[in-house]
Amino acid sequence: MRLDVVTIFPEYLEPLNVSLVGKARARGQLGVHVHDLRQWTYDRHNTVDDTPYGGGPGMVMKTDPWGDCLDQVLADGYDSGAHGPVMVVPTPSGRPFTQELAVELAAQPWLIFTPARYEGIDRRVMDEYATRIPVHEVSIGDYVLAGGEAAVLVITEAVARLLPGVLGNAESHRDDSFAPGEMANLLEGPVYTKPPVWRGRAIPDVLLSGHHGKIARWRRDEALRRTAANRPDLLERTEASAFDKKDRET
Ligand SMILES: N#Cc1c(-c2ccc3ccn(Cc4ccc(CN5CCOCC5)cc4)c3c2)n[nH]c1N
Repeated sequence: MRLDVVTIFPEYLEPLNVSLVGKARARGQLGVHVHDLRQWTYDRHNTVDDTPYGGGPGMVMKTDPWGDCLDQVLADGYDSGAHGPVMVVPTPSGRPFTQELAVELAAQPWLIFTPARYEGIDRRVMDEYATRIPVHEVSIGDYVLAGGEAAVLVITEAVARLLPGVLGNAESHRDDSFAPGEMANLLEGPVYTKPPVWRGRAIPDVLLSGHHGKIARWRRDEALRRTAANRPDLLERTEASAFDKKDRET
């Protein structure tokens, strides 16, 4: 997979050099190319923004730097087979970023991220590129950030961990919260490791029982409890709600 990121804060993407994503890059499983948008400005102040038409607060990012940069990124190309690139535009008004969308994006060979600042990018930029490639406007949550770079870090990590061979234990994302399958739409339950007792706190006996069926049942029950407490909305999405209601009645 190849990722291109266009930003006025290239240093914000330094975390993509470490940990899981950094290792995937070092192993050649992921290529990450960060582009400083100001390299596509030609005035002495490297201007990337201007006042909004129609008035209103803040500034809007100008068309030309984005257009010149994105044309270059596309022209430099990448042999992504039958699939061309997909553009991912972080924005508070975007489609919610979910594990389902992470799985969709992880299937793409080439993603181009366009994290903006100020009040966003002139709409004509997304309209222009939507005539050439898929453009997904995505939000990582119902809160307001000052720009899209943090969203790129979040989306990249969620996508990279799904790439084959990136997670050490291929089983790890089988039990992900929100992943399809038996634990779909359930939050993870508690996890424990040695020592068996810490500051007088022992671990649940079932986890030492060696009885895999009981352990699996206990983990699902704990996941249901945590989900009911923290995300009751998820229980409406899964047959677990029927189980849970029965369980709560007993
Ligand atoms: N992903 C994600 C995000 C972002 C995000 C992502 C990208 C950018 C680029 C600029 N900002 C700042 C910003 C703040 C407020 C507003 C709304 N205003 C628009 C103009 O009319 C008035 C209202 C827009 C832009 C961004 C924020 N925030 N939260 C998420 N989950």
